[in-house]
Amino acid sequence: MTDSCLFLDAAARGDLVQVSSLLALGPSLLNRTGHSGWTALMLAARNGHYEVAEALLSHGCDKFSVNNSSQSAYDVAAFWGHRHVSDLLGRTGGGPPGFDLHPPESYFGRETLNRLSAKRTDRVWLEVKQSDPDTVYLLFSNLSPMVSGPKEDGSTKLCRFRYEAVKDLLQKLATVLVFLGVERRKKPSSSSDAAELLKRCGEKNCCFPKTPNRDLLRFSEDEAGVVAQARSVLAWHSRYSFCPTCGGSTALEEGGYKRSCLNPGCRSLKGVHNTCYPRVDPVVIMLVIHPDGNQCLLGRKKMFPVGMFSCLAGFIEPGETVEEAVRREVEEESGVKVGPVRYVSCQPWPMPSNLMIGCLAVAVSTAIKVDDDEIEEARWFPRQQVIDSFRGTRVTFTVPPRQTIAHQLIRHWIAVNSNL
Ligand SMILES: NC(=O)C1=CN([C@@H]2O[C@H](COP(=O)(O)OP(=O)(O)OC[C@H]3O[C@@H](n4cnc5c(N)ncnc54)[C@H](OP(=O)(O)O)[C@@H]3O)[C@@H](O)[C@H]2O)C=CC1
Ligand SMILES: [Mg+2]
Ligand SMILES: [Mg+2]
Ligand SMILES: [Mg+2]
Ligand SMILES: [Zn+2]
Repeated sequence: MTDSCLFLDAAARGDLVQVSSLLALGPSLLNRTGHSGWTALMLAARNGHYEVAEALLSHGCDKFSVNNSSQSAYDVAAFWGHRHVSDLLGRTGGGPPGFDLHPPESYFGRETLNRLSAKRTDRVWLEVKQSDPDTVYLLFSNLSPMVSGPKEDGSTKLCRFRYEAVKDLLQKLATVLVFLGVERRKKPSSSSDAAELLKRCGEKNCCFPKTPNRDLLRFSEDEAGVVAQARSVLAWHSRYSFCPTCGGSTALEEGGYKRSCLNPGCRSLKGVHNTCYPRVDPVVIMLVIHPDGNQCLLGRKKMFPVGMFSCLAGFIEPGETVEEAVRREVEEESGVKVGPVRYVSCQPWPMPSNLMIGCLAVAVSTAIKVDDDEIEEARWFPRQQVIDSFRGTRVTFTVPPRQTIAHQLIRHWIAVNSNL
């Protein structure tokens, strides 16, 4: 037998002594492959040899390489039920370097403010707060926040104002004032016609960005959470100025979180109704995995930048569960039938007020037939091609930016493992 065969055989049998001594003589054996592209680590994983796997890892073997069936050592251990070994291999992330398994981050999802919703009905408290010198005001025009920047790295920052700088605006009829909350961590301090608002800010390069889909993705995570909350509430005010039930005028209440009808006979004032409060539209967004576990379904809309593919998504309809919405939207848009659905994480998406509910789903059919109205193209992408795209090596398509839950879902799938 060659050294290579001896080494692979020792790993498969769990012979730690022989594995170690062969490695000491020939370190290059570490990532050697044998039949069907199996490495020593995969063979140890196949038979549940924890100590051998541990030793190979400590020598720095490549735990992300895959055999001819595209299985990593992690996949092999998980498939054969060797939990202790798959846990060992998954501990620093089951995926390739840079794809550590962590809860997907949620841009727009960070709660930096304590909303203090109980205070919304306390008019006296709200009034006192309005003129409090510590109170911070953010200005929006046409649903765009006033920002400074972009800086060299492309990031922008919200412009902050004190009461004195905005008190005349607060008297204007057209101004909508929303109480967002109080800052959890106190920070040092640093609406109407856009041009007039811009004059108020001492900082240079201030503007109200015009393209929400791109410009709203340039904030720090902390500021993005505040923008998501503010923009969705303001979008609701801008679209629902009159009572949806009787068409009458409405009055702002509860710190900008309620619009009550001024018509005393209106049905919206009696019983349970949801027209007075800001709306949130649930949307399912899903990464559909091929039954072979090694490909995912991504689609593109005509409006996407050239070469970009993303997860399929769609609004949940009345009377529908998350799972059913996933199955319906995937079949509508791509013709693919979906079986199991698993929730992963969610993201507020303030364009204007969606809650993106992120899921992984397993396909039970693979033929693609796109709905031309919504999708330009949909394809199965092999896992390796997706990894290459993230790494920027051999890029054949692009994924959406990291601030989107679509990006986070795709990343999550790569990190979990290739076989769900
Ligand atoms: N954060 C992220 O990673 C991503 C976010 N998204 C967001 O998800 C949202 C939904 O995705 P999309 O694929 O467009 O959704 P759908 O597949 O459901 O298709 C959109 C269509 O649904 C209709 N529609 C609009 N609002 C509603 C509603 N409240 N209930 C039912 N149907 C509605 C619209 O019709 P009509 O035009 O006739 O009014 C629109 O043409 C979008 O706002 C998009 O910005 C999407 C992908 C990624
Ligand atoms: Mg759809
Ligand atoms: Mg859609
Ligand atoms: Mg739809
Ligand atoms: Zn009414």
